[in-house]
Amino acid sequence: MSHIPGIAITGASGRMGQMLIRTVRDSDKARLVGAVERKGHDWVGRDVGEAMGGAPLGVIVSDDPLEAFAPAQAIIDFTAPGATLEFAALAAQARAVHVIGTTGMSEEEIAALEPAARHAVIVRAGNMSLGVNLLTQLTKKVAAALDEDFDIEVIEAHHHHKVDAPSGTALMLGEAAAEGRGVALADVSDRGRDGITGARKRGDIGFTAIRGGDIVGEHDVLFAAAGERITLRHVATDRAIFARGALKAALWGQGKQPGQYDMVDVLGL
Ligand SMILES: NC(=O)C1=CN([C@@H]2O[C@H](COP(=O)(O)OP(=O)(O)OC[C@H]3O[C@@H](n4cnc5c(N)ncnc54)[C@H](O)[C@@H]3O)[C@@H](O)[C@H]2O)C=CC1
Ligand SMILES: O=C(O)C1=N[C@H](C(=O)O)C[C@H](O)C1
Repeated sequence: MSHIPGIAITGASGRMGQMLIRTVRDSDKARLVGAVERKGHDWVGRDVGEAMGGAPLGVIVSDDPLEAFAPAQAIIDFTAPGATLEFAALAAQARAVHVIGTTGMSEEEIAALEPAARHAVIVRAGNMSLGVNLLTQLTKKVAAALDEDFDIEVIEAHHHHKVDAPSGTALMLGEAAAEGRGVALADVSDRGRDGITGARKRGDIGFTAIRGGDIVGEHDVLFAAAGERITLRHVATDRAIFARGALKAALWGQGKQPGQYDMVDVLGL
């Protein structure tokens, strides 16, 4: 058996799935050993490289995750919350590292990952890029340095296919700002303003979501006070940054103790 970790990719035909397959294909540190799509998808049964319109990669797209995970040391999963919960149990069964990029998971769904994390490594982050994870640290610092005279607003923009809001990244940034302020985000979060909302509540952290065209992902953390404003900004122009981070997490997780980790752990920030 090769000592190079085998990786299975779920949601193989998706925007991130295809980017991940290209990233693993081009890496000399990992091997593509599995590709999963949902039952009934027209890629199932085809070579994943050919389905992507390129050369064959010797990996057939499967709708049986257990079969696809069997030869893998890591599963990289950017799909949907229900699918991710199912994959967590199967990845734990295979003792494979489960890298979760899926966003839009509820508190209950996140809590339901815990049994799997007793048996295997899970690395989960709403954004796998180096830049955004660095931005969370900066956000925490700035929020800790400023008092509530500065209103904090998180503004995010994404492509028109995105199904969840606020984005996973916006929530990470909101959590970082709340942590910097020493408050719980759940107590101060202000989402979905519409109509006669009343004046802004001091200390709240607000969220705004823009959806349009092919925007890959843009996030601003605005600190607005009387007479001055600070904006921390990250702009993603290429999904490769997320795929590179996810592959890094899959390799980092090899040999680690079972448990839940995030990209701050992986990147050592
Ligand atoms: N953490 C991060 O850095 C990033 C996270 N994301 C998140 O990744 C997720 C996917 O994003 P996209 O690739 O843009 O979406 P997409 O809609 O293009 O792809 C999702 C894929 O998952 C597949 N899928 C759904 N249920 C499945 C199941 N039960 N079994 C197998 N495959 C299944 C779909 O058929 C589809 O191919 C979203 O939650 C998004 O927010 C996206 C980019 C970066
Ligand atoms: O759905 C996307 O595309 C993205 N989702 C993640 C999020 O919800 O923050 C990360 C990135 O912004 C792209």
